[in-house]
Amino acid sequence: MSRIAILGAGAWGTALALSLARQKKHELTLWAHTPAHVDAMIATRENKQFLPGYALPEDLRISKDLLLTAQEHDVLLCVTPSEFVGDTVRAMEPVLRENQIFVSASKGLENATFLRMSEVVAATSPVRFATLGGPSFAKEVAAALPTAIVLASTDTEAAQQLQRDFSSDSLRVYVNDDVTGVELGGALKNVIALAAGVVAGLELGSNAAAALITRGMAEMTRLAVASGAKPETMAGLAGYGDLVLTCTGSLSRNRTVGVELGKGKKLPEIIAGLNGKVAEGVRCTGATLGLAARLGIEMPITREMHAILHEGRSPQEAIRILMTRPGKSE
Ligand SMILES: NC(=O)C1=CN([C@@H]2O[C@H](COP(=O)(O)OP(=O)(O)OC[C@H]3O[C@@H](n4cnc5c(N)ncnc54)[C@H](OP(=O)(O)O)[C@@H]3O)[C@@H](O)[C@H]2O)C=CC1
Ligand SMILES: O=C(CO)COP(=O)(O)O
Repeated sequence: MSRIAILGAGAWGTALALSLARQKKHELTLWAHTPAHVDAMIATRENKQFLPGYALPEDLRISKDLLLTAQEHDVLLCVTPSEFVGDTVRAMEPVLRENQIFVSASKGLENATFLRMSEVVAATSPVRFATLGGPSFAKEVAAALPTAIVLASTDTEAAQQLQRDFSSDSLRVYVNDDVTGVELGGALKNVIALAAGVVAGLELGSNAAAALITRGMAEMTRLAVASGAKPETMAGLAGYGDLVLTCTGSLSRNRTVGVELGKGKKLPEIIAGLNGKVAEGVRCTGATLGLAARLGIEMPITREMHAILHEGRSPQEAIRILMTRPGKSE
């Protein structure tokens, strides 16, 4: 039995809370940022805003008190969008303890600093750190469909405890010690999923989709390895696994944003249609390019995705530029 706080009641935090609650062995609290969202979940025992259709069990506590929630639990599973992780950790700082385990399930980079979530957390807090990645649509985890994820930590004891805590007959948990690889796999695939959506929205066919995934994998791996990740992590669940899921699965928010861009919709209209739901790749594309520039890594697909999102380039022109680059060795 562990005392686990789930910090963030978006689709993913809620799905993880449901998965943990089904085991009936943990003490669980789900914290949400917006007080009205907490009130609505308590009143309806459902997260109608981000994960409708799944009853929240009575023994899952729901809280708007971040400090008390952080104080009362040994494992802090942070599932806010990555842009809010820094603020959330800093707000909890006065009550954090060295023996608590902080698990980051957010998939992104800090916008201005290009930092991974482990680096953001390390800047303020004394906690033990782990990160959770892999191909895992919230809706499918909520529905207890078979899913495999990976938990990475350099703290072997923490990784093994979390593996026991999270594993169930519908959630298979692998562990490794490559925090950088798991974090970058989750963050970088969002950008390539946007591009896969563009290819689908433009109706460019299966050859183009396969090429995009393969060459996307190549540039993700280049940047991750230059950052210190292991190539085998990128070939595993957090890299290749999550890339395939989000580039092909219609549940992907990033891919959906890309499809709409490919069909000619403008970004502000697409974002407005998300109703507060996050597509991390939209922000992360800039931070990825920034990190790549710092490390001298070429990322042509990410470059073009940034141009489509933030520089007014048409999807058709971006594809033309990618297809007419000078010849390369594979
Ligand atoms: N959806 C999925 O299938 C998966 C998502 N992820 C990752 O999980 C993370 C969260 O995504 P997801 O659950 O989909 O989010 P959603 O898009 O479902 O929900 C958005 C969330 O943002 C929160 N939020 C808004 N403003 C703030 C703020 N200022 N401080 C803290 N939280 C805020 C909302 O909280 P509130 O309701 O209180 O306003 C809400 O929980 C992302 O990094 C995503 O990449 C990872 C794997 C799967
Ligand atoms: O990371 C995810 C599944 O593993 C979710 O992807 P999207 O954010 O694109 O929906």
